[in-house]
Amino acid sequence: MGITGVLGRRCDAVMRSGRVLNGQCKCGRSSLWNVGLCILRKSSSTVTNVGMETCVDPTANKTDVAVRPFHEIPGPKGLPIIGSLWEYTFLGKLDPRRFDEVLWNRYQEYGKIYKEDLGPRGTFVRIADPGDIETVYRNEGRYPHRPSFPLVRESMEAAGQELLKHRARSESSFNGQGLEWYRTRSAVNRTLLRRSGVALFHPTLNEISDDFLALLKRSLDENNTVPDITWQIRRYNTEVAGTTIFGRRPGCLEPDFSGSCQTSEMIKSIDDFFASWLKLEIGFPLTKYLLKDTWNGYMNAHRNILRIVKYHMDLDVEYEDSRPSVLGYLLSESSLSDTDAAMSAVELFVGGMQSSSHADMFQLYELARHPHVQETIRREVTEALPKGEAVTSAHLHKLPYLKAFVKETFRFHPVGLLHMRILDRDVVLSGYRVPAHTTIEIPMSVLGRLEELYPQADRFLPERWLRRGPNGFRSRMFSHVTPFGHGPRACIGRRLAEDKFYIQIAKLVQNFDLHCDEEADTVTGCFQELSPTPNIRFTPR
Ligand code: HEM
Repeated sequence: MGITGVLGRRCDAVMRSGRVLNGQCKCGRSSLWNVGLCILRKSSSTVTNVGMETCVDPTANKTDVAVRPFHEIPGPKGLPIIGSLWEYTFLGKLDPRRFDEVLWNRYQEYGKIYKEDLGPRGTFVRIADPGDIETVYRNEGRYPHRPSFPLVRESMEAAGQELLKHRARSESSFNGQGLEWYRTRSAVNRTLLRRSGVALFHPTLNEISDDFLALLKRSLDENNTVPDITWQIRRYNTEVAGTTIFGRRPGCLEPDFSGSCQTSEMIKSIDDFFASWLKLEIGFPLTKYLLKDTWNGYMNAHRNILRIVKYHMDLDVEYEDSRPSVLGYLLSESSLSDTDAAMSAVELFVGGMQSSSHADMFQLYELARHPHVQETIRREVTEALPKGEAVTSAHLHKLPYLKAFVKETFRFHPVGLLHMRILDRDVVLSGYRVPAHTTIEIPMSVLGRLEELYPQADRFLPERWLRRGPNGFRSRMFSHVTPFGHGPRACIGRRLAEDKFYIQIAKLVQNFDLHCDEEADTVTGCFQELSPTPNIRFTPR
């Protein structure tokens, strides 16, 4: 199904949520098609407003369409107290390490809306209907609420108190809520979400990308594969995160890198953080007390990362003269205290490194598996920029196919499986009333596989994202593949991460032919990961 289908589905949602009265759009157009157009073009503010009003006041639905109660939403029948949590243990059939498959099977069984009671972890409503997703985002308000992680908060605050001798505020970008979240977030936005702000980091990204290519060349074995490629990619992303945030090269890509004290500590601390995070935050609420060592490891990881941030803050005398640094900008923001700036730097450092590493690995794999796609990117890059030249914003405008490749890779391999929101108002989703404060989850991996949204969904076709692509694909006016989330709470590092991908892939295809015959699968950790790591051949060009 193309755009028409999407429109039709949006209109269904409109009907269900009471935006349409007696089959007629309130703006006066009569058919569903036109109602869809009204919304898409935003030509009728009435339609949008009516939709919002209806969602805010669910009683409005009663007169028009029967709204079914929450308890009628289908879903797995769980046991008392623990819900369906047991199914994920050795007693059940579900494999939490293949959570993408669990989500797909649940979708097949229960459809586009279902609820899952996970006992002490709460009840989750999962939706895969584009109209419902739009309803959720339209109702997220000015300060969207994503569930926070209480143990991240606790350990950050404790580490902050210890190292900064100051009560560390917990309402950071990642974990905070409400007005306090907004205050920090808007300060970081000024640095990281402006195109011009991110363009300042392009020279740094070019420099590190060149060093990464040199590292790959040095590491090639006799088969042109890179032993332990995932480790090399982690070094690379730590270098990117460290340099963009602190404004100084940590040295992770140095030829004689053997894990010099601070740089290896950076990588290790982030690995420890994620390994213990999964056990602590995903487990039962009391896991912290049961897994004392894990909790101590978690605290240590936070302490180490904050210590590194503090070390750079103490060196800050010459920030103006050095390369741009996010920490430098944050420290100069009058709306943030030094503690706020330090805490934000910690979460930017942690947030960016792992997600980008997994995304890099998926991109290398898909490039290597699709020589034709790789060749098309190479042709585009060759036309846009001479080999050896630094990639600038002007070049990036000329690389639509490369960008389409990145998007298609995210459709196939969403690094973050679920996007979450908690709304402060009742909404009607797929005809069911979902009360305020319910955790609503949007499974990215399911959306990307829907044939009605992405024809030939099982084929890797970057051209589907081009405005006028071949093979009969049409421009997509609204994408459901949003790897970085959506709205004011979407990923703060999105522009930086995307530009990093574009620059590194452009340079990579100029310097290597990639090839891979092996099939790799994915596993679910904190993020989706490629596993086992496939052998990719990098033949120098
Ligand atoms: C492949 C790379 C990345 C992916 C796929 C990714 C994905 C995401 C997603 C899905 C969210 C939640 C958005 C939402 O709830 O709507 C998020 C939030 C966030 N990301 Fe990223 N991210 C990536 C890279 C980065 C980088 C490089 C940084 C830091 C420079 C970063 C920092 C953050 C922060 C701080 C948040 C919390 C924002 C908030 O709640 O206000 N991410 N990211």
